[in-house]
Amino acid sequence: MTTDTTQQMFAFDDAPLKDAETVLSILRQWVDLEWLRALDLSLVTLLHDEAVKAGQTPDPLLLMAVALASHQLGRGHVCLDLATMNRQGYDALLSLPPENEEAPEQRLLPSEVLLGVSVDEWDRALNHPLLVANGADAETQTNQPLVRNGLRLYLRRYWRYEQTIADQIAQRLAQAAPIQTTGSREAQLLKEALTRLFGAAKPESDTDWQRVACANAARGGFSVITGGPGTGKTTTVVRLLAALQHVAMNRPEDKRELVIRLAAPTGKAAARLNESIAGAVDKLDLAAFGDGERLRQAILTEVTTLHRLMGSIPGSRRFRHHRHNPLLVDVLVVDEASMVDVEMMAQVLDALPETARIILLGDKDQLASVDAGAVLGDLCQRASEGGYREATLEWLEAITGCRIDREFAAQDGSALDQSITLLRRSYRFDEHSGIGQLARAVNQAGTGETPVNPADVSQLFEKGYPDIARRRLPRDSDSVIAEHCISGGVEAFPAAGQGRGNGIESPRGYAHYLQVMKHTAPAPGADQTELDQWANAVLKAHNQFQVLCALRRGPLGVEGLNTLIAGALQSRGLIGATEGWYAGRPVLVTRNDYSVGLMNGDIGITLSVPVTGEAGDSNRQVLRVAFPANDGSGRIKWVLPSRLHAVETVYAMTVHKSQGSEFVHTCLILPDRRNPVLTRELVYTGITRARHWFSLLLPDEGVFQDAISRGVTRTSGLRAALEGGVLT
Ligand SMILES: Nc1ncnc2c1ncn2[C@@H]1O[C@H](COP(=O)(O)OP(=O)(O)OP(=O)(O)O)[C@@H](O)[C@H]1O
Repeated sequence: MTTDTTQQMFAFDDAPLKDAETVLSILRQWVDLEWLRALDLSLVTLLHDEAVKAGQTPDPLLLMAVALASHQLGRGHVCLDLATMNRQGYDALLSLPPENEEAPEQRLLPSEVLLGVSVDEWDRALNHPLLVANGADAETQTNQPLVRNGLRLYLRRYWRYEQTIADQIAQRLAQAAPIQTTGSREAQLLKEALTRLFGAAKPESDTDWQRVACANAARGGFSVITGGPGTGKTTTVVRLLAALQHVAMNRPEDKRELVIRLAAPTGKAAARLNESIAGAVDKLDLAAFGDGERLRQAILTEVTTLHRLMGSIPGSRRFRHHRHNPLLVDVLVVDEASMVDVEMMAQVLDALPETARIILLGDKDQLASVDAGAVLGDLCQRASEGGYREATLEWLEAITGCRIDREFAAQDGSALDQSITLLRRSYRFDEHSGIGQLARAVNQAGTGETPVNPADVSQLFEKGYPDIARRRLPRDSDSVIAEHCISGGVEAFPAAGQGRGNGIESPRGYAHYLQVMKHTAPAPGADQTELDQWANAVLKAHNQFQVLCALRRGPLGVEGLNTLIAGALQSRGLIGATEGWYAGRPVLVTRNDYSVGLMNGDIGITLSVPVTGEAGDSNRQVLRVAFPANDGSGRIKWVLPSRLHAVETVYAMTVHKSQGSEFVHTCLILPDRRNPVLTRELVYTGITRARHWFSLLLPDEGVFQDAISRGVTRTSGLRAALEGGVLT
């Protein structure tokens, strides 16, 4: 938007909030500036017209609040928190003007429009019995489209989701299970299971948080196990399931095996968990249990996606399972819970039988869900401190035999705090791992009790860690980016990327999978098994490297990078085309498509496969897109390109889209300018997608340091709803 255009726009007089017409005209300008969505304005207009028709003209300030609540919802905030905005300033919290835009010269900023509006005025404006229900009465007054809770304004649907989550969690936390009494048979069985799984307790050693997490999650109907990459969430959950089955199968009454279900928000995450669960169950030493093999079978569970578990109904937001048709499960484990938005979380909790147990697994420091809410982050706000009451600590110590430092104690710890365990040690990334050090430092940059200076985080790249590399991009960076993405930038790593040893190959780029595709292609006449093996090899090779970026637009966003990388691959003869469908094109599914059985986030590779025509012409080739079946079987789902309606080329993908995935070498490319999208969580999520190698390409070091200095806070009332309820 140029200043010229802006100057032609309306400038309000000294009373921008004097009447509905003035507010609506300001909102229209914000839509023209693309500050608000047309949808936000439509909602305001609709509610205004309804209220006027009923003879209850709303306060113009209420119209403004509705527009802002809808705008914030579009940005992932469950509600609009007017008290905080009034205190901290409107523009920054609304992120207006967006991204890099300059503010127009006219007085159009929310801070200017809302100048001088007091908290009391907001409070009065929200009093509109036709449009706004009061939180406390909203259960019984169901006609209003909006709900207020103090100065938090919700669109009713989102208030309902949050309320459902809070109610369901509160109800589960309030259940008093026999296991909570240390002398009970259940508690003794749990203690016995932990000893068999973890060995004899060593109270003199450091706390074994995995053991504590197992006990804590077995203690009640709701629990969270959170931790960074490689802290043993999967390992712990497998042991937890074994312990729960052992207790269930040996209870005095009702010796029944538990029905266990495991689910993740995306197909990719489910596939990854499937693999790691199968590995962890295999590794599990159950010799100390008399019925070890039966126990192993009882915990071997296939991981599914949440959508599949819940029974999605095509064309509807609803699921087959809900309160009146609950899931048939005793224990539900939800992995990658940070990706689950309020809507899905509410529906899952609502569909859970009252007596069933739910365990959320995830990394609280990762980016929040793409859609509204930050449920895991909200729940885990006190996870680092612990916040355990003395009674909890005593129970945990009695059951696990571990000693827990009283620095994690808090007499005012809420019931929620008691149900959360943070795994504090990474077994994948030790002190010699640059990825581990970098992820930890980014997490602590400019925040917490002992903040790390962002400049010191940058310094980690100079310390010779073999697995991390940084490349500063020159002004004309195309050839540098292209070379890095094709070859993997081996020379940018200390010891030229040979440093990791342990059988792990050097960092790869995109040339690798394209070479595998070419050199291992089956001969004409190959059978289905050979084709599947080939596709698996190509997909595995493709998983060796992935470029991530922060933005969609611009030369260093998804669009620019996809064009750049495709062009470079073509000019080196690695792919034959850059447009349309061609062999080697990697694609990302952007919407669940049940007709072909693909989920948002699935990645496939286009392959040219030989077909034998009716005339026996065995040289004919057709393009098919190979997707992993993601069911642990190693099968390939071959899809005709023409059947794929929501896919995009994925040489580069946003960090947001990469959640739930992992790549051997992850390359994060940052843009050349600061941007509100660039946050600590985004950089952390990007780094932690890397399994063995991480490279950072950036034109400006300042952009990196600025990003890690800034955290995201999503507005929600979940914590308040939980702590204001029965949970103190
Ligand atoms: N207590 C432990 N002692 C030794 N090794 C462990 C322990 N716990 C986990 N590991 C190993 O650390 C690695 C990571 O464990 P795991 O996959 O359970 O972690 P995670 O938190 O689920 O990882 P992710 O980041 O993939 O979610 C595995 O190789 C596992 O075998």
